[in-house]
Amino acid sequence: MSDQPAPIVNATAEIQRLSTNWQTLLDVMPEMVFLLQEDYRIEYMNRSAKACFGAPCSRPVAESLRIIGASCHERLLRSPDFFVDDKVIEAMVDNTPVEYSSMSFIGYTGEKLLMLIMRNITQRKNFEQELLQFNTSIETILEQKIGELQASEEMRHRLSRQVNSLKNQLGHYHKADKMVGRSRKMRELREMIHQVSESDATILITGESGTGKELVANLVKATSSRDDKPFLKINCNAINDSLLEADLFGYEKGAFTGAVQRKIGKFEVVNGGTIFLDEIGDISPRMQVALLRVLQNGEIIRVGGTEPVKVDVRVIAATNVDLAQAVKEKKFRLDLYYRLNIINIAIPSLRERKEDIVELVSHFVNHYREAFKKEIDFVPKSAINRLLTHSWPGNVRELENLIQRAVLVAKDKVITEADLIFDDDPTAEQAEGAVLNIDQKLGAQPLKDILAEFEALIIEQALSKYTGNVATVADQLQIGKTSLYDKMKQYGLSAKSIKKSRKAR
Ligand SMILES: Nc1ncnc2c1ncn2[C@@H]1O[C@H](COP(=O)(O)OP(=O)(O)OP(=O)(O)O)[C@@H](O)[C@H]1O
Repeated sequence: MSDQPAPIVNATAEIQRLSTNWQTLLDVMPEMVFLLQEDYRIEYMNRSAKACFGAPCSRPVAESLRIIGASCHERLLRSPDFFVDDKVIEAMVDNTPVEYSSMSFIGYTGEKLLMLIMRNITQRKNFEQELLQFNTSIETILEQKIGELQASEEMRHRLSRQVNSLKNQLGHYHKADKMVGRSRKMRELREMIHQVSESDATILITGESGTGKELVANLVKATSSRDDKPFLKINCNAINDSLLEADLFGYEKGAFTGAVQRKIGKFEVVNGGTIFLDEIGDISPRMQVALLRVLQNGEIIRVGGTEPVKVDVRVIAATNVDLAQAVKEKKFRLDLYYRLNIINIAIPSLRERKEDIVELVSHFVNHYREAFKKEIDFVPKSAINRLLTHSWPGNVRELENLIQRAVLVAKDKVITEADLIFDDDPTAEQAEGAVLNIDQKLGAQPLKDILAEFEALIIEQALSKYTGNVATVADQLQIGKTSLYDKMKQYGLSAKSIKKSRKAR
């Protein structure tokens, strides 16, 4: 055995073998490989490079590679040793986007070459471009959608402003709102009602007689959280004092003659709901004390009893009396006045809101032409002007009565000035008599309508004669109370209104 290394039998064959292996290796690589000479001319391209750029390369490709080579050379010069640039750089070779890295390479003859390992990134670039376009179009779509949303938001704001301004113009309307009138004062009144109705606070409604205090009380209750709870209306003026006390607070057995058993009063009946005390200015000092107890402590004592009973009742009171003045005159307790007057809704008189007259007239004409089956369809300007100049001391009630009479006495489809008989007019009493003029009615109206007019007149006069006492009127006319109420409803007659308008004359 020899210690000598094995002689290289065939050096040329070995170089050939290595070279072939090396070239094969380069040719199977998916990357493009270029060897550039010192003047950047292409010395070698592997199979991938040829497939991409062709061999020999076109002039523009060769030029691009020369530029790339020159830029790598800069870095090669800076590093005299073997140089591998692991940076991946993007460039364009002719029109093909590529990325490449570079390294120095020693050729067969010891010359310094530059190797470029390059990848065609056309597909990636296209994909990036598509992605960019997609993003841009998504952005455009989003911007468009955001624009549309902003526009619809602005539109919503504009509409809501319009709705608010219309609401302000019309006032707050509620289905339970039976008040006619859209004057500024009525709009403010409605706004006030809506503001205060939600709370449980006691409310004092003030206003001249006939201004619609009961309608306001109804609306307060309808717009409150107690709308679905019991609601009772008591006219404090209509019942005598001891009856009122027993009616409101109930009584114990033996409290007075006839009190054979305990009876609970309206405050207990209505527990959880609302009570409307109309004409509160007229209650006696004794009732004032009892009422103060309810408002202060939320409790009542039954007549003849000693035990207080808790009640949860919202009180709405109304008066056309100047309570502050009544307090000064010592007719009304100051402490009760304060308790009642926590929230005051003051209804303006009709002469303060004459803008409402036309609408009220049309409302009442419609109502009474239905009730009296008359075909009134016109109120001339002269008649309206006459109504506008009146001072309406009896407010809407007076206007309603006047229109009721006018509809009743009108001979034609038109209400003339002659048909307008004011309460303070001495002919008012005779006005109804005009309806009896049968000659004018013959041929103009069917019998049943003439009879209805007479019937309405008779009932109205009877109610007036017996100051609105329905039981007495029913008795006198020898009809049942229910039937009388039905007819009063049919003809739009209210015992309260008649009583008041008679008082006012
Ligand atoms: N704004 C209105 N719209 C329609 N009708 C009204 C209006 N105001 C009042 N009325 C009518 O006028 C009449 C009197 O109304 P109401 O009884 O509510 O007045 P009031 O202020 O309570 O009077 P009083 O103080 O004399 O009791 C009723 O028939 C009522 O329907």
